[in-house]
Amino acid sequence: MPPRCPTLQGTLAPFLYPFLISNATKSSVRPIFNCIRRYESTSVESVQQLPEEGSHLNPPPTDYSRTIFTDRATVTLYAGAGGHGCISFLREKYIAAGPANGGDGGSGGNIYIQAVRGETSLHKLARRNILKARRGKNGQGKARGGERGDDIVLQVPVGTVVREIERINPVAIEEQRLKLEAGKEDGVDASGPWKWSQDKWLLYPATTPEDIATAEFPSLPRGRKSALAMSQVKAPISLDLTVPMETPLLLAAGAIGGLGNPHFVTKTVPRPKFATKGEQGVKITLELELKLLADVGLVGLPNAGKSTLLRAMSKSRARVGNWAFTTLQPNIGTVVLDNHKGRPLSQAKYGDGEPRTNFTIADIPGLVQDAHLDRGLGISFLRHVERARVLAFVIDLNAGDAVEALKGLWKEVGEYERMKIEEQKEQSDPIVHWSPFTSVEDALANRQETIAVTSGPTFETPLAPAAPSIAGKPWFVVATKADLPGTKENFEALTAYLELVNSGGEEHPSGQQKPWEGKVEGIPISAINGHGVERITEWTIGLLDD
Ligand SMILES: Nc1nc2c(ncn2[C@@H]2O[C@H](COP(=O)(O)OP(=O)(O)OP(=O)(O)O)[C@@H](O)[C@H]2O)c(=O)[nH]1
Ligand SMILES: [Mg+2]
Repeated sequence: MPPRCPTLQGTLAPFLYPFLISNATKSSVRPIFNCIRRYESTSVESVQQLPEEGSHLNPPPTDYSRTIFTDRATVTLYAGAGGHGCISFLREKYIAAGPANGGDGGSGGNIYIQAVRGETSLHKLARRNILKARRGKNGQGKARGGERGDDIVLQVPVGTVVREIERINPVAIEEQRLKLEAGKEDGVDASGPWKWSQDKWLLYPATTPEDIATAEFPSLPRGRKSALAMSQVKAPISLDLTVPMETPLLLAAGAIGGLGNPHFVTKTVPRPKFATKGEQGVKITLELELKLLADVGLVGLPNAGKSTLLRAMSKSRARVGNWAFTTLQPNIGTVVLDNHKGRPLSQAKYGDGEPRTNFTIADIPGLVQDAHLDRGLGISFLRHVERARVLAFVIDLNAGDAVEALKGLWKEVGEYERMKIEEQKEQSDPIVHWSPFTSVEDALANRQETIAVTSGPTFETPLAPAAPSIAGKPWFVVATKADLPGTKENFEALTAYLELVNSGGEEHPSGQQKPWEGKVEGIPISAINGHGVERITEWTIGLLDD
């Protein structure tokens, strides 16, 4: 079997590029700097050992725990049905036939949704598929109302987009039916008499069929909605949950419970022997899509070493293998910011002002040339990049020209964005600029009346405040496999190119007009040895802080 990693003939020399020492003025460079000093004290002949196969950073292909990750789910939700009303009469000593005292049924459980920080995948929801809130309990004698049904809270990861596919609301359907049957706008036909309907009325156990046939029922109370229904999300549901939510949001209120028999007491019927059944709950089918909101997105060609980097930075057990497309599903790793002294390493804060204790990295499957045309694993994973706050371009220094690789990656990302903007343009309404003649002179001047149709952002001016373009995101380059011999020149060429991009001597690799204007850094690392990765952490925090 060929070795999984080429054996190292040289030393750490290519990784420890001398010019880093001169650049190492900032304290943040310390980890590599220490490493350099350690190296300088060893002999040039000393052979640097790669971690043995089986370690955390160089694991055998079988050593991985598959992250159960699902970024799409379709769920059917049933709001709880209402409990039935109760038919009951007061019974006391000396009161032979007491008044009606049946309680109302409890209302059904509600369905809420809440975006929380702890969740990273939709697999739990995708697996359950159908979720039902509990039914309200039936009312009881002595005018005791039924208990409310238990609610359901869908906890979804931050970054979930929710769309409604179907909704069946039995109360609305019933209202519609009544309207049609009555042939009247308000659905109430005063002419009566009303007959028994099995779906609506509960009868006293001793009622005989003859009683039913001859009895007259009061007109049915019109479909009642719970008061909570006023505060539920308007139909059709369309939500983009981009921030963690403190309180859950009501998607569907449970149906209201039936009425107990005291509601039907009249002069003529003092002891009604009927109560109503609870309403049926709403059924909603939702499509959930997770657009990962990782802080850092790793973008790289297949086999560049993204998963190894994720392992080096976090406790992730993403699959690593010396072949393309080892990673088939995005992996999320969490980098805990702690200097092991119980104090956070950075003063960084989340958007809501809470101190930042960690950041997340998304390792997505490798991009190949023409990925935007759905080659390789296609564009489905690029949407995760679109939402990451910072992009880290992972370039394999041992796989040909690093500058070309970087440009190639930007091209794919740029093409993806171009396609997305085109799509948005088609969906958004066009804006028409019409400049009619305003005066006779204007018309005589032989000017043309113009109608210009423009729509939304364009690729050249994509910066809509709500959705910054991919090129507008902070980014940096991680030059990995720097431990391999002969990678030094490649890294030098890459830094020279980045210098030019920073100084404006070279066009931004995205080709866009308004790219991110910060300083683009190239960080050499050897992920397999865990060298230089602290620098990535520090650099990332700096970018996230901005
Ligand atoms: N010498 C050396 N080898 C590395 C380094 N980082 C990763 N590798 C090796 O490169 C190979 C590919 O690593 P992966 O982490 O699976 O690469 P990937 O980018 O996740 O690949 P895909 O998931 O297929 O896109 C593995 O054999 C790693 O052991 C490094 O810093 N130095
Ligand atoms: Mg991988």
